[in-house]
Amino acid sequence: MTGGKFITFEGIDGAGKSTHIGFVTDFLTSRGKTVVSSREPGGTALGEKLRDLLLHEKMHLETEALLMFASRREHMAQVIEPGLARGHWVLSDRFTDASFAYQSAGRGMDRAKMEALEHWVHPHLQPDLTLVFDVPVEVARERLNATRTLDKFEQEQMGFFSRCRDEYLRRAAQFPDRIAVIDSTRSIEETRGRITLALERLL
Ligand SMILES: Nc1ncnc2c1ncn2[C@@H]1O[C@H](COP(=O)(O)OP(=O)(O)O)[C@@H](O)[C@H]1O
Ligand SMILES: Cc1cn([C@H]2C[C@H](O)[C@@H](COP(=O)(O)OP(=O)(O)O)O2)c(=O)[nH]c1=O
Repeated sequence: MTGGKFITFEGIDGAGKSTHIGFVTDFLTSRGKTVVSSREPGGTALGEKLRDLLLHEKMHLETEALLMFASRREHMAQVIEPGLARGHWVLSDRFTDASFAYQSAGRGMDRAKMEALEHWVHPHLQPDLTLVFDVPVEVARERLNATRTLDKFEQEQMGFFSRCRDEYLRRAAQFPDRIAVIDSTRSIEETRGRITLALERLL
């Protein structure tokens, strides 16, 4: 069996990406695809332990980046690569674009070091499609405050998220064939319409 694709979901916290993963799963399943839905940091037993540390412990910014990539390496070995080899469609709630947005742009980690990590951990693998859910930071903050107790990242200041958002948009301009920016200020229904258009290009 061939033809699996790797799709990643990105955006600042509260942009609405988790809201749409179930929809994408149902859409692809209705088109006869076998879908594996996962997330980073996490997606494996070890990765979920790393996620717990990453979301709740203070640490040096390079430690944070290294643990993100440790989780990613395990995720690739256990979930992403075996899934694609079986012809499955692998969905990941975040991947390396998040490291560039949060650890490099947000926290200020040297971009060349981040590129070195990317080339080391996945020199050949890139998502077939990345959906960046885009909203102004104020909208994301309001959505977050309305729904949940905030973790370490979600407690960051507006300036941090503004840098993350700018980096996502910069990368979307740099990799226009891979990254689709989805205006997530629209209603959930309208947003689904935009997602469907992006997915249909892969089918
Ligand atoms: N298009 C939208 N319009 C209004 N509210 C939305 C929209 N998309 C998501 N939300 C709401 O915003 C909150 C954060 O969404 P979520 O998907 O958890 O964000 P993320 O996964 O990007 O952090 C949720 O309460 C969700 O219902
Ligand atoms: C994958 C990844 C995530 N993160 C951060 C972004 C998020 O704030 C956090 C967890 O991501 P996320 O799954 O979006 O959490 P939730 O859906 O519960 O809001 O991890 C990084 O800083 N770098 C990374 O490389």
